[in-house]
Amino acid sequence: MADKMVAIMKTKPAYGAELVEIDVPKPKEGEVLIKVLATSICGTDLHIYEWNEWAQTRIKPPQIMGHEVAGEVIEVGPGVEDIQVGDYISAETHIVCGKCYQCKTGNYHVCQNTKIFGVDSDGVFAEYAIVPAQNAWKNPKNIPPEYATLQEPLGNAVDTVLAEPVTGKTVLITGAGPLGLLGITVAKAAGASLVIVSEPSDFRRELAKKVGADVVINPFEEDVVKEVRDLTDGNGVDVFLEFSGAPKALEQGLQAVTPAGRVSLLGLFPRNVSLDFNNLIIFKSLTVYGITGRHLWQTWYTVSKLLQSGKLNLDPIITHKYKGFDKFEEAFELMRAGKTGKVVFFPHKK
Ligand SMILES: NC(=O)C1=CN([C@@H]2O[C@H](COP(=O)(O)OP(=O)(O)OC[C@H]3O[C@@H](n4cnc5c(N)ncnc54)[C@H](O)[C@@H]3O)[C@@H](O)[C@H]2O)C=CC1
Ligand SMILES: CC(=O)[C@H](N)C(=O)O
Ligand SMILES: [Zn+2]
Ligand SMILES: [Zn+2]
Repeated sequence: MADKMVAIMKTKPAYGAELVEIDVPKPKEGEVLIKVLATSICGTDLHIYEWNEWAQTRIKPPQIMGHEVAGEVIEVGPGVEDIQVGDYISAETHIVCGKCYQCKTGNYHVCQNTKIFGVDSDGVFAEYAIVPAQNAWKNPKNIPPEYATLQEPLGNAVDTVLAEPVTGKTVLITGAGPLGLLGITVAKAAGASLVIVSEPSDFRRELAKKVGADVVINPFEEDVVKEVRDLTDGNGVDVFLEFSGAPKALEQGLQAVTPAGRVSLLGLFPRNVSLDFNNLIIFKSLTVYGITGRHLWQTWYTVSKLLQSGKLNLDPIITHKYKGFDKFEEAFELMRAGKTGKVVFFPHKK
């Protein structure tokens, strides 16, 4: 094995990142070293790249970026028992304490002491990477790395879509960014009867159709609420899934969902949102779920089984694949411009 590796590193507290050559790390107590087979860009990586306000308060350069991954274990550190060399793994991003009230009551996804892998520690945009063994998820060997790396965001989408069953239900998805696109394929695989997608970008509405959306709407040119009512016998959709983080989309979705319907909110809003709670939620008797991260480990089982079922349509979502990291700046700029679905790197060129 090589002793040097290439990594995308946030070297300075400023816009961008650098490709660096550094030593391959050694796994410490409770850690494993993987050969990274595939890694994908998350919106959070983009925020770190852009050095937005959140990143400025949270990230401590120099740090290797990235947290979505599929890789092969090549070394295990002391004290690691259930992961072996040769295992093919992905990683849960939330490093939980196992001791707080939420962990003790099975709600690891909202652990009070959560640290985020690749945000609060070195990540996986590298040829080799350290993963905390407690966060490793063993993959069946028949899932290709480019799909296995998507399991973490797929987990966000699964928790959003499947907070309650969608079989036979009409669904509105607002926002067809990478996560909304994953939401579309999960909703279709789970048997939603009609998936309507509201998304202003022409490129992403096209992607949404390729992934399986039944109807796409441009919210900047069409009346979302009227379109949804027309498509649902005037009733509104059974389920509203918010994947955009746009306050206007939230309001339109709450108007478009039928009374006693279900709402899942994943998108993060840039500012406080003001709403007519009485008429949009309370008198409509809506059930509203806030979604964060993934349930440990129930969501991973669901995601893995969905992948193995072959029912997810992921190929149109993976719009960009790069061998090596040489063109990482192009990848980030395309993503910033909204001209991608998921971007996947295969760090080893051979
Ligand atoms: N709750 C959680 O645990 C997590 C939340 N997120 C959040 O989920 C959201 C989706 O993530 P990505 O897909 O990566 O983000 P993205 O920013 O790539 O996608 C958002 C999409 O919403 C579209 N949009 C903008 N205004 C709209 C409107 N008025 N109506 C409908 N669509 C509109 C945009 O054109 C874009 O395609 C983001 O807000 C992100 O911060 C991401 C990861 C985890
Ligand atoms: C912080 C992240 O980017 C992550 N995808 C999450 O689900 O929390
Ligand atoms: Zn992420
Ligand atoms: Zn905890």
